[in-house]
Amino acid sequence: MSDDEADPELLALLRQHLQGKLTLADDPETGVLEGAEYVYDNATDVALDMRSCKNAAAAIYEQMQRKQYKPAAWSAHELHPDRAALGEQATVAFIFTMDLLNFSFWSERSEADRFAVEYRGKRWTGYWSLVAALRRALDEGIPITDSHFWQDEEACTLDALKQVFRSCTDEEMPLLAERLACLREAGQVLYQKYQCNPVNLIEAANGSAAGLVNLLARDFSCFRDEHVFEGRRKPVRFLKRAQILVADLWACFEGEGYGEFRDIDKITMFADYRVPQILNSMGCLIYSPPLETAIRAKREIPSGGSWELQLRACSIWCVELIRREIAKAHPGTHINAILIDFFLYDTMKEMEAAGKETVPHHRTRSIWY
Ligand SMILES: Nc1nc2c(c(CN[C@H]3C=C[C@H](O)[C@@H]3O)cn2[C@@H]2O[C@H](COP(=O)(O)O)[C@@H](O)[C@H]2O)c(=O)[nH]1
Repeated sequence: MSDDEADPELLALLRQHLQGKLTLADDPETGVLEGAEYVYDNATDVALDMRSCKNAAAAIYEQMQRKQYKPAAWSAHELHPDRAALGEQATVAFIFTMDLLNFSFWSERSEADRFAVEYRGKRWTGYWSLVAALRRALDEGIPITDSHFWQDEEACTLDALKQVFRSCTDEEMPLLAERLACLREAGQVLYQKYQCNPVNLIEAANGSAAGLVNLLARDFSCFRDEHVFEGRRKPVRFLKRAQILVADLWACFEGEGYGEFRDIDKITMFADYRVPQILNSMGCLIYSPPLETAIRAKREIPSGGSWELQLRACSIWCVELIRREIAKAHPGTHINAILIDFFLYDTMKEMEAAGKETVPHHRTRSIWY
């Protein structure tokens, strides 16, 4: 090749870079896994049982294969938005709103008296009460997924939110004032930095899942789910709602369009209150006697305290070990932490519906999960 002919490989790389498909700089890291491993290595009240993790990996793999578990399962849920009917940008707005508010649904009331949303002739509780209430609000002409509405202090009031999330029992949805604050902040930030449209947030991440998680944590305090563990200078990052937002986009759009992320496998398990519960029931996550006593007694466990951070971090690390076990036993299968997590959450909900909850989930009230 003569000197003045550029190397075709280099040309291809530069073309991809110009098309935004390739950042010559390495993709960013979220730091979630690093923090989870640190807490796991220093945890005294939560441990992992390796034999149970190996057994869980085999059982999870087998059931996921049998159920053909894949991203498209997300849209199969009757309440999740149908992106063809709703439209792509409206679906992004729905998922953004949903994961802005995707936290703390648990109740100490009985199944009959707990907060519940009636929609399409069914009674929805927990996470599904959130999705049902958003769907119902849109059906009623309330622009609950529009960031302009969130900033309109005349229209979007606490009473308006009480109406959107009205219950068919006399228990209100928990943390309503905090949910309003999340909407207000998100509306403000979208106005200031993303032309009022969460689609621009996705574009700004330039195809990187970790990049989008980091943008959410940088620009929105209500997504900045990070905490100091026992005085460690560097906060431990869980970023649960930021991560599940990316995962919901990826699953809903089946890895294409607004769901296309080249580094999607960097997303970890989402440190909530359900997956730790099923990991414990499978023998993977083990609690110290005082922690086990507190959880069984349904005592509130403070947000940001050592017990809670150990529960959340060891769950993330546990799912990572299960993921590695599956990858080792079945090279080439594309099972990432997202699919394992989604599967475990759905399985835990099936166990709950069948009355098979042996040990309760831990009770922490916060906006983080
Ligand atoms: N780790 C993890 N946490 C998840 C979910 C989901 C729902 N994801 C749907 C999307 C795809 C999946 O197939 C699911 O169908 C909600 N949560 C969290 O759980 C809690 C709600 O519990 P309960 O009150 O009992 O409904 C609350 O912190 C909520 O943020 C998940 O998938 N993983």
